[in-house]
Amino acid sequence: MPDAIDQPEFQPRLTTGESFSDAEREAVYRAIYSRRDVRGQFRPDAVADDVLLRILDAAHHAPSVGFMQPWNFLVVRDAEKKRQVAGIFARANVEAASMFPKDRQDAYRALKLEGITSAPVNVCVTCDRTRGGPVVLGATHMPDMDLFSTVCAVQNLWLAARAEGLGVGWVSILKEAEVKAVLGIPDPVRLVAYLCVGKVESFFATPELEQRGWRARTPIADLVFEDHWGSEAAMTRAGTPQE
Ligand SMILES: Cc1cc2c(cc1C)N(C[C@H](O)[C@H](O)[C@H](O)COP(=O)(O)O)c1[nH]c(=O)[nH]c(=O)c1N2
Repeated sequence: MPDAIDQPEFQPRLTTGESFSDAEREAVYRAIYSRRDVRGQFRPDAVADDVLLRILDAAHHAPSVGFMQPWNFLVVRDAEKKRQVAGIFARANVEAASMFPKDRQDAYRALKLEGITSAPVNVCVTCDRTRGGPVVLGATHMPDMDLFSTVCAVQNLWLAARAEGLGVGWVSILKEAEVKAVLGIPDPVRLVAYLCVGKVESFFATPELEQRGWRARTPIADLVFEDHWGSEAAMTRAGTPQE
């Protein structure tokens, strides 16, 4: 019997480590920097099935702990289902507004925070916490890794959608149990992301929340430490690309 660890017969399939061309590298960064959360600017036109499948397959190629692939993608086009989810948002949003300090509540209420019914398609991204069996490689001591893996899938979807010219808005002002009931999602599957997807005329150049004065982007130099929490990292002084 061959040693299971050494696997002498194992012949890996490899690709070259060839660099991206300048244009390819720029395209990757362009998708990252120009991706936006889209709430109210959706066009009603349908999203073609082949395009939708491309962005879902990009999501499915995200990394996952122990290669668990814990995600499902529930595509919601039914107007009545979307209306029900929009109702769940509306109720949660009233509660959310009241949680902010009094001087921010009016500013909060003025924000548009979802495009559930205006987007032609919604995608609910879920995490099946049982999919890898009782013990999952890489999640033995950090059990939330399946949820974090699913978020990686969401980000792949978001970036691929931007490259396809599609806007995506993540709506999380929702009671999970209520959305699960509307969509028939069983326990112990978790709702990770409720996404509104559709074509848009334009994207905000910088985050909408920043443009509306809610919160600004933190300078990268405040976020990168070197060797010790709170230290200053010399590399951040050189500056970074701007949106
Ligand atoms: C986990 C999670 C959850 C939410 C969001 C994002 C993420 C990552 N965002 C979008 C968020 O406001 C947005 O990403 C930031 O404001 C930065 O803007 P850009 O994404 O760069 O446009 C978001 N936006 C919104 O209008 N309603 C929402 O419920 C949520 N929920």
